[in-house]
Amino acid sequence: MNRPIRIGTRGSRLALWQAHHVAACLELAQLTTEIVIITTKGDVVLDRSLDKIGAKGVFTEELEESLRSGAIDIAVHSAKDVQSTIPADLELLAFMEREKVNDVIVSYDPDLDLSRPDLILGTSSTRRKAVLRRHYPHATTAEARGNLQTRLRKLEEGQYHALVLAYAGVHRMEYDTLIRHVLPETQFVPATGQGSVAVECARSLEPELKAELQRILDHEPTHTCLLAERAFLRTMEGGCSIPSFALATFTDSGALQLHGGLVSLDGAQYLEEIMTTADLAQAEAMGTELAERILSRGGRQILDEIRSQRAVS
Ligand SMILES: NCc1[nH]cc(CCC(=O)O)c1CC(=O)O
Repeated sequence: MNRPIRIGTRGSRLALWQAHHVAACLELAQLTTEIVIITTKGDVVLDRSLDKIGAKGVFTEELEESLRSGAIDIAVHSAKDVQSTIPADLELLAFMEREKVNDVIVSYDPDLDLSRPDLILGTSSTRRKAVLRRHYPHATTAEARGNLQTRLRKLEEGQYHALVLAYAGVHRMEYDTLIRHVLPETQFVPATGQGSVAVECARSLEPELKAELQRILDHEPTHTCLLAERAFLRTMEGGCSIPSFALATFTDSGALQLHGGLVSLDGAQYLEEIMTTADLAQAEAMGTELAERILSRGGRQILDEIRSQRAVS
């Protein structure tokens, strides 16, 4: 390749960190790169929580358009923000090695008492809100949309005592000193894809280039985990507005374990399953089956309730 690889990204600091991370890996392999910043609906509409914007792919649509038009060669996303089904003319080329998957509690107050009865936690994630109702029933949650910097400013202004965020983003933005508590991933099971960076391209991208980019950027164990998690999400029919969770990990013996489930918005109903397979080719089948089990154990009813509540609000 004698022209630079054009890397499309959103303009937030976290998105730019991810794009520069991809660029650095490619440059190490002697490729040249160029970063192209693209604004998405999710960056512009900041006054409504994500489940009210409604449209799927609020952080990805404009990037996908640019892949189609050929304005960029690859698009870089937080894997968590990528829809469970992507358009047929596009493909996910690589999932990069995952960062620690946990959610964390972030605050400017080093003496923050997480058990205070009037605790206010900032988050806009339906999953976090619902799981907090279960494990932090004394806490109130308040909306915290916007990029990390915007949320931290709201925190600094005193709109909440603390924020609940993904460790990956906090760490990548170098806010580690604000972390007051790491939420255990067994209780606060992360969202599908949390902590991994996904690289998307048009199916029509030159095959040799595609293969080379994949060889450089893809982390196979992470990719396998994400196949299981994303199959789960696809079967749950949920995007980021559904309080589902799924985390795949490898056991010491090298088997793939998937912990996934669904929680009702009030946190009262909590459905979870753990499945394991030694056959990594079964990753997606396991994700699908786990979701089917959750749906048949009452998950379908929880989803229907959520949908009817949204319809009236
Ligand atoms: N939905 C926004 C989003 N997408 C990815 C991350 C964090 C980084 C990651 O999981 O890769 C965040 C912010 C957050 O959840 O705190």
